[in-house]
Amino acid sequence: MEKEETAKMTVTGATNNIPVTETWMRKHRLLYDGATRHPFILSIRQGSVDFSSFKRWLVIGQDYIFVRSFVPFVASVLMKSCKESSVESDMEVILGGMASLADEINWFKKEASKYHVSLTSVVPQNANVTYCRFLESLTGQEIEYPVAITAFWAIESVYQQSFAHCLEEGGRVPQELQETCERWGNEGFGAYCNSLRDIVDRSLQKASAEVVSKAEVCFLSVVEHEVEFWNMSTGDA
Ligand SMILES: Cc1ncc(CO)c(N)n1
Repeated sequence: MEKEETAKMTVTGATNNIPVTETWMRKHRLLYDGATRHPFILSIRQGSVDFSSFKRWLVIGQDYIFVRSFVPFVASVLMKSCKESSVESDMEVILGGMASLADEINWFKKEASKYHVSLTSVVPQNANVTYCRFLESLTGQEIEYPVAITAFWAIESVYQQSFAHCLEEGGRVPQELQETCERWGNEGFGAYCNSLRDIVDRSLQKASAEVVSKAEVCFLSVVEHEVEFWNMSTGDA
């Protein structure tokens, strides 16, 4: 009897300790899936996407522009982690993310020349401009570290889970998009996203209720921007 009660206590304790990111995922599942299971992503998974010049321009040209705005944002998160985080490994995780962005920029250049997309003449679409502005608004010193790291985690995770879904069993990813899916959908990138998630959960544990709610709003904004990003694929954004 006593033993049983102890077990119950443990279960209750564990329930109260659900990481914040997990509570958000449960609460906002539909919205989140709207990004990671976007019709454009599903069409890649099903192999029905037509990787015409327009789609190439989106996946390579528009995302190249996005990533160029993403770098200064990540730099601002790195600065905040140096000043505000007491955990040394935060810097290393974020620095690893920066390194993979350097690699991504080179990859975009390689893909662009393969498909004859001119990166210097790509005009950013409205949804992309809005997303990049949002990133810029998060670089200021007044933005708390837990809020900024939440945005960083959400941006990387949505991408990782979208492309990982394409690669799951039963998918028929076209040959020319296989490398794209592997770039973001691979397990190593997944582990990196989990490290970011752990930083978010840890930093939010110590944060005020106000900062936690700001972070949640920021998480939702990222997911909405990601949906809008893929909505560009219909060409009428
Ligand atoms: C739109 C978008 N979101 C997230 C990532 C992740 O790096 C990316 N490259 N592009």
